[in-house]
Amino acid sequence: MASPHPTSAPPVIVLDGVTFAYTADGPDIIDIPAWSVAAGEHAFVSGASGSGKSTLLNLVTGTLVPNTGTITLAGQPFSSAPARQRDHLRATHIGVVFQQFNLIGYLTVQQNIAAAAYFAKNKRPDLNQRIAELVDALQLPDSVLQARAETLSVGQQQRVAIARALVNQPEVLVVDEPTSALDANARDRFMNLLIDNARESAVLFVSHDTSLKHHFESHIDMASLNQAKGKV
Ligand SMILES: Nc1ncnc2c1ncn2[C@@H]1O[C@H](COP(=O)(O)OP(=O)(O)OP(=O)(O)O)[C@@H](O)[C@H]1O
Repeated sequence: MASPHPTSAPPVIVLDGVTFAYTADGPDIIDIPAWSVAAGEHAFVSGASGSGKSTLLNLVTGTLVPNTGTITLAGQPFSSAPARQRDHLRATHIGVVFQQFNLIGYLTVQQNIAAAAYFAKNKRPDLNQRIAELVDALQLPDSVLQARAETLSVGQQQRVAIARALVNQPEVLVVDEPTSALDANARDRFMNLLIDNARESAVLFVSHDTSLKHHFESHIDMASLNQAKGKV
């Protein structure tokens, strides 16, 4: 597939000499000498169970910090920043779709999406319109906006999770294997909606399912990315 984003685009995520172990005397689970994702690049990272995909995403989103090395986000020191600043950088630059979606069940769809804007201090005056447009673009009926998230189907919740992740127009969209519960048709529909609606963002998508790689401009397997010996 032709890349809409020239490789000369500046990197938006840079890992430099990153190692990570869960315990002081435990083995390194991550050892990535050098890796970057360019602005607007849609990157797919595949890997078997236990190869460190979730650990990598937790490092990239700043919920874990490396033992050695640095992670830079949108040109700013990220892994070395104090926790509060990391929280702010994450909220403003990164949208996240996790396996379990992490929607707040008793809040409405509108409130769930607006909460992501609130945490990013996104005060755009047309926020409600942006939310309605996203919901529409993700092929959800307007009526879901006032429905409690827990009353939606799994497929609808997935699309709400994408809307929430994109509401702040993040430079980076991080997606952790959200398709494992879907059949092949639903998986393709989900991927097409995700990719179509994330044209302005870099996407870092991890999955064990290599059949998804045709949706992406670049693909790397954890086996070649991650030099750690402690991975399963
Ligand atoms: N909190 C933790 N404490 C200690 N070890 C952990 C912890 N979380 C993960 N690990 C170990 O780190 C390694 C990588 O796990 P990780 O969850 O990152 O892999 P993964 O590729 O995402 O796996 P899966 O596809 O099964 O979700 C595994 O050996 C796992 O046992």
